[in-house]
Amino acid sequence: MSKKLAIATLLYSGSYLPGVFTLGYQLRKIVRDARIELILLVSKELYDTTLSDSAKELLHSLYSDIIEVEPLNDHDAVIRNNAANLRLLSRPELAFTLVKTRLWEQTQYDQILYLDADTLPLNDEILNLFDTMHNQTELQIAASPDIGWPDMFNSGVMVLVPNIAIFEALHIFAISNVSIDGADQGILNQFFNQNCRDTSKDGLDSRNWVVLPFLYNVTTPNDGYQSSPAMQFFKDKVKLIHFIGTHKPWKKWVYRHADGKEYVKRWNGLYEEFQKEYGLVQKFNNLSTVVDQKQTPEVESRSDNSQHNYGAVIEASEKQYSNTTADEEEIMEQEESVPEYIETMPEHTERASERIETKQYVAPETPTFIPLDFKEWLTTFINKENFVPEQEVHNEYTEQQPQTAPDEHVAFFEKVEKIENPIPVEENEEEEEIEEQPEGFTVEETCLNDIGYQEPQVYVDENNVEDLVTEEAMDDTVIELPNFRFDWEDGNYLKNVERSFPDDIFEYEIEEESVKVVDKDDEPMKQEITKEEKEDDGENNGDVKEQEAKSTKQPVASSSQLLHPVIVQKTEPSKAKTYFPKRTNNVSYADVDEDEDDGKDNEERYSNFTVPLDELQELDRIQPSHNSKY
Ligand SMILES: O=c1ccn([C@@H]2O[C@H](COP(=O)(O)OP(=O)(O)O[C@H]3O[C@H](CO)[C@@H](O)[C@H](O)[C@H]3O)[C@@H](O)[C@H]2O)c(=O)[nH]1
Ligand SMILES: [Mn+2]
Repeated sequence: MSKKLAIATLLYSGSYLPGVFTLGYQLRKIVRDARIELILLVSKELYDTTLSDSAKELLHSLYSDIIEVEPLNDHDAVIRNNAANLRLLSRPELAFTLVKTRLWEQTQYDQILYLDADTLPLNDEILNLFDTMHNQTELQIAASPDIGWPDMFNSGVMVLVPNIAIFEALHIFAISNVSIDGADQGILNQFFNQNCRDTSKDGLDSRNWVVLPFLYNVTTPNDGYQSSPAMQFFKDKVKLIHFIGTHKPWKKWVYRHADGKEYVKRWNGLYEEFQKEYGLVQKFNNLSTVVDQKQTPEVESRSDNSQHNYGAVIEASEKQYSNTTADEEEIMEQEESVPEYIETMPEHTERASERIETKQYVAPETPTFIPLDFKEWLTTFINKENFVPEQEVHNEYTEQQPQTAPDEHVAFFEKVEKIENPIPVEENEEEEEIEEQPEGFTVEETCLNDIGYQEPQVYVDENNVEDLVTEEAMDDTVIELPNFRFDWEDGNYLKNVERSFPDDIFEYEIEEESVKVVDKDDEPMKQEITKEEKEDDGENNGDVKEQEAKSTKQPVASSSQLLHPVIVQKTEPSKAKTYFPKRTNNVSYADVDEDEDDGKDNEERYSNFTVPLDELQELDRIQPSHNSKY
């Protein structure tokens, strides 16, 4: 009798939906054996209360078995046990990955290949794993070594044999042990991997880790490894890419790691393709990149699945590509006319002494594709009553906060953190910032954007920030960092912003907000103060000319506009410049009160923001290119 096989993934927060969609979409293409079920473990809470009907519908069309799972019993205790290690890892959102252990409960399947939602199988060779592991027992787990600590396995790709006794043992083990990484990877290694066990105490039993080749779980980013000659050497053999860490490909950010960029682009191509095919994108020109057909693996669709004829859908969508309208062609032409940026920065190699300058590597464009706009997200995937906008400001170099859309799990974790670790986070912040900040650059604060993702880090050359508009900006050595926000949007601004649903979904309303604009000769880049800070600031502002304006009602740019502003920098760090693009022209300051007695009218007061806009219309057409100055 043939085995019941499944490929599974996991979802317990809305922010990983793009990963689950894209993975499901790709699996549909590469898994042609309809006997292999595609299953999704989804947290019951998320499924029942947060996901919209259309999100559920999409998930059902991608996955043949959707299994709602509850958190582990004693899950609060588990989180408390692991709070310290997760804090060390700076990934509080991972506290719930222990629910992965519920894979062992799924005994309706004989064998499961589990894939994290942030993985991208490149071709059907991942299915070899079922052959390689055909004699697997429930006491074994098959996985590739983790790049961070290769004596442990990475738990993002695993082959396992479900078994209730193992599940129960694992459950007890998870409750009574502190995980090495505070989450599932630690616990699973401690349970199965003999490198992590004190065998003098628990004796050698047959629980063991079967080591799979790294090629089945090539993690990125990996400083010093991914860009190495080894990556080039093994390139054709890589079966799966795993986007580990906080920077997932669906977040809009600038990828610093040369090899990873290619796969981030490939992931985005697939995600775009998925959205088009499933009717999530109505207008072609909503997209900021065009699917690169060459980059998309050529695989047949899962046409032998009797329930869903996706082959036809895919064909139809391919036809759609070839019948592009004049408008679409124009957009494509514009995109193609942008010169490809040739990477000239030193590549990372295993040894720093071997670093070489290379001009041969053509860095692919960093995708700036924005999945769906804020409204689409709310109305399409998340029931709006469950959406709580994240209001904290985070900094990659300071505190690491959950990357997920806020949910009650994270809130719970934070509560536990506060009880267990009363040390204020700020104490550690400064130290880390001084240590990690690249020399000569100031770090702008990063914000969570409208759909709850952390914005990319923005570096600004502190020596050359005053000259905001010059012709030099138009040469082709520009980087576009998406999502740069206006100066006045940083910091506590969002605390005073209220979003209203559903009609005014794009409107922000500001109550009693103060905006501080600093004389650009002194320090023009970023200043914004809250009312509280303003009070404290009394004696301290002699060297900075402040102009404060109180506004009562201030409609500003739409949320989709806020996602687009760019920062443009010259290749040489010393020539770094910042610009605001044309589309932000719509920002209106009309309602700002002029009751401040500083003798300046609004135009003068906000000249930093308004002057560059018209002059930089061209920048809207510049495609993102890559550069790395780190
Ligand atoms: O907010 C979240 C976070 C995670 N997940 C799911 O859990 C998986 C693991 O989280 P991920 O962000 O992928 O973790 P990694 O950055 O890959 O970190 C490593 O550490 C994790 C904790 O041990 C392991 O689960 C991973 O497999 C391992 O690669 C994701 O892929 C999702 O399937 C969610 O649904 N929502
Ligand atoms: Mn992962």
